[in-house]
Amino acid sequence: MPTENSNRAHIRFDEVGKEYPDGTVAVAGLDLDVAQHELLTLVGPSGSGKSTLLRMVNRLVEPTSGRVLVDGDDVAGVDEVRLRRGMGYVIQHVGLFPHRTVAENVATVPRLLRWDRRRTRDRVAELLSLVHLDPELHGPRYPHELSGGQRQRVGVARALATHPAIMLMDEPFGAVDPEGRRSLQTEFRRIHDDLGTTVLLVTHDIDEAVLLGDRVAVFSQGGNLEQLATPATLLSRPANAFVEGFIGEARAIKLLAVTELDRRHVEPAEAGGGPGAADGNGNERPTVRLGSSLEACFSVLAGASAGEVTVLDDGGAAVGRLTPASLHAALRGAVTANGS
Ligand SMILES: Nc1ncnc2c1ncn2[C@@H]1O[C@H](COP(=O)(O)OP(=O)(O)OP(=O)(O)O)[C@@H](O)[C@H]1O
Repeated sequence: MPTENSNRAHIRFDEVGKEYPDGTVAVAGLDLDVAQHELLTLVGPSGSGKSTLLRMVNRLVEPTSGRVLVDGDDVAGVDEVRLRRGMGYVIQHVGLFPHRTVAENVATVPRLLRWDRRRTRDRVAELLSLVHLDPELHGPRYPHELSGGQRQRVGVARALATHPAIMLMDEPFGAVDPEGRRSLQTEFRRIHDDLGTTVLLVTHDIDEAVLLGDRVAVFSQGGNLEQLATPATLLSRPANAFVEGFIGEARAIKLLAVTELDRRHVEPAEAGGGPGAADGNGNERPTVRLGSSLEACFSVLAGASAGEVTVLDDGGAAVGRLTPASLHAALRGAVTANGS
């Protein structure tokens, strides 16, 4: 089982099923592996069993068939309290304690684990900074003195307090307004990349699923797994009509956000077209880096008066240029990729 400091975990659903006492089948014979450090998003319409699946990992719900394994051990054999302390759990209405300050809320589990005062205080300050809250300013406040988005950040900080190996997140950004949600999503993705936690994140929002997930699992009613794939594969090769319908329109737009610019998309530079080269009006030509999303490239290109931008590698050296035609070719390539 994960211990406090092992921030790597592997989750396996082994023929897992859940039928509630009234006969509702929420999850049906599911086989699914979540790799260490993976951020797997679970997406599907209301009632497709996503929350049930998540709650089987921390034993808020027990499967009626099959097993859930964490690092090879069946969670059914693990003490529930110990199991839950090793996992962060974030839900839509974050459930902060209203009469405790932000700092006290974040310190909840460290206190249960009897960390000493100094270690707890340092960790709380570190976590609040990580989620872009000011420990001095926000730490002493009460939850009702924060915005909805800030409260959600506190929820994420609290769930991360003891370096959990696994984070279970059920619509974690659902209650946040669309603008705040996008910045929370971006920050959470960065936090995940830094911490290496294994994350299962439930959402009904396909945009959130493809933006955040290393892979996306799409479920239909009855808890059937319709497709499990990387975002680019899901968007370019939906497995069936259900997935295609769920992804909806504007597939190409979504693909822009999840496809990175690579060397194949870059046209050779013209003589004198390196970084700092001027366009026809004497302005410096904008640049993008290899590895940027095509969406980011698109916005830079849209603002480039010369109609093209210079592409730089990781070291900042110019490797060529991106034009509307080459961006279009990159997008077309992503749409028609064979999904392998
Ligand atoms: N305690 C319960 N008793 C009976 N049926 C339940 C219970 N909890 C959930 N269900 C049913 O199981 C199915 C799956 O529910 P679940 O909450 O897992 O779906 P979901 O995909 O997370 O939905 P949502 O996006 O609306 O939260 C639904 O039909 C739901 O009504």
